[in-house]
Amino acid sequence: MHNLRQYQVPLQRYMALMDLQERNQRLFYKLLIDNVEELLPVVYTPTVGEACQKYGSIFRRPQGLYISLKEKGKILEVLKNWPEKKIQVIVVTDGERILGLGDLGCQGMGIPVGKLALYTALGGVRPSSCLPVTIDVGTNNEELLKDEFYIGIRQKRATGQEYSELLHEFMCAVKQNYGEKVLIQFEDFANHNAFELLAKYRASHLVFNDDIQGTASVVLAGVVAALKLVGGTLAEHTFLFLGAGEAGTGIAELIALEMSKQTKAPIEETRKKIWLVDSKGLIVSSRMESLQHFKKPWAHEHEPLKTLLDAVKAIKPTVLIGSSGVGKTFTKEVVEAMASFNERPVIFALSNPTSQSECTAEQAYTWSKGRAIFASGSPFDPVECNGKVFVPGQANNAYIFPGFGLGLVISGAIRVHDDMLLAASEALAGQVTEDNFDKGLIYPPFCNIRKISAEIAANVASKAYELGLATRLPRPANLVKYAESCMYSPVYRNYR
Ligand SMILES: NC(=O)C1=CN([C@@H]2O[C@H](COP(=O)(O)OP(=O)(O)OC[C@H]3O[C@@H](n4cnc5c(N)ncnc54)[C@H](OP(=O)(O)O)[C@@H]3O)[C@@H](O)[C@H]2O)C=CC1
Ligand SMILES: CC(=O)C(=O)O
Ligand SMILES: [Mg+2]
Repeated sequence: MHNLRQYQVPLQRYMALMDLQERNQRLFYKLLIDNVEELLPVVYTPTVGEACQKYGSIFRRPQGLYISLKEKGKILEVLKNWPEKKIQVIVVTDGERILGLGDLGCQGMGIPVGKLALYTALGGVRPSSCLPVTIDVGTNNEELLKDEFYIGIRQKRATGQEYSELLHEFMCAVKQNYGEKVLIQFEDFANHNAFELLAKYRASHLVFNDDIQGTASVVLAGVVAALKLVGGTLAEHTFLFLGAGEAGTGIAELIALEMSKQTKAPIEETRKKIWLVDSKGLIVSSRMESLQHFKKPWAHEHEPLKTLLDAVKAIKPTVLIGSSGVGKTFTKEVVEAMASFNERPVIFALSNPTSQSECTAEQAYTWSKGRAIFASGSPFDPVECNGKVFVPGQANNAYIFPGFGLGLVISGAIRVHDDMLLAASEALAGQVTEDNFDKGLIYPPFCNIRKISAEIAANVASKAYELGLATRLPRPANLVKYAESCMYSPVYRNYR
């Protein structure tokens, strides 16, 4: 840590950590586990975003498996080249929507690598069981195509049949090589592929889309925890999203599902408490014809509104959620409007990395005169406002996916069910202590993350057994203890 702290530039710390991961994996994980709050922003958002942007020029060794269009027909063979044979979790991207930074092509590899480092450090999945994969179908990023250090194939993205055939070959090869119980986590695909891939493979593979489902679970947990501070039931609140893509509609759907379970009202009814704004304005029924399929359930009756501010004033949400990938969109006027009709406005600025955050923690607290309950996708330091210190929470799917994946692995689950996402969310919300609430926090601190992940894993595994989707029999009596006992720990074995 002393060595690392000598680097002032975050990207240099990132490179030093990646070198350490290569040189002494056990020490890397020991550092990451023991200093999680300090190192998470380095191996993960925001620094991993910059690392992906510059991946070609900081490249040292391939850290994961690249599968390109040139490997068509040979993907099974390529998988067999990976030195580890017992793989339990794969994180795969095609690099088209890396955080809120857009298409970074093959340089998106930093994301599967970073996510899997968290699978091990935060969730205790063995590093040797984790496989980062980047599918290289080209990039539409002109700058990268011209960049002499770009590491991927230099062509425009393959689409349509060519794309889906490559992905299908990959999905079949994974199942053939590693069996039915390997978890495939889709990460940072553009939404025109993400929803389709999830829908296509969820019935035949153990798949999970972190941006749609993991994000939904973590935000629902934050909202449920926030209710302790603002009062009311979930169904008594009104939600407005800026951004109606993977994250936005994924979260909206899980909130509507939980509301429906709580009130016994049909989900078509509970969806009416939730409104979304996309790049064209409020999603309303008069736009139905031109909407992508995942937006249609959110097209409610209302006059068209162009701006977020107009939508905030008209809908009067109690909870505002940013999932647009565009920074600085929660302006002073927007936050002040939220604070004008809410005693404690709940504001999530989920977009990553920090440059894309809808607003900063400082802005949320100052513009709401210290009344906002705020959480963001990338971390912000505590803020002093009117002599009081406010600690923002980090609403990031990193709270969920490591424990969620561990729960699937230890139960031998063969499919992911929405109720497992609710189970993960419930376990996370249950870990927020009175002490956390006193500080205005709606998420527990990351320093306890391995305990939190064990609780999440146990709740997810329990749901898998209840749904008949678990294959590891008999069911362990104490699932929390069992989860803990399965977690990788970076200690040296004593041979005496
Ligand atoms: N904190 C966390 O754990 C997570 C954070 N995220 C972050 O969320 C962001 C979005 O990700 P994702 O949902 O996958 O992306 P998508 O591309 O699927 O969705 C983006 C949405 O934002 C809308 N949008 C874009 N620009 C504007 C604008 N100027 N005004 C209003 N709406 C706009 C788009 O509108 P249109 O449909 O009209 O194009 C689209 O509906 C990213 O920054 C990502 O990093 C994602 C997952 C997890
Ligand atoms: C956190 C995450 O998954 C994202 O920003 O895409
Ligand atoms: Mg993501």
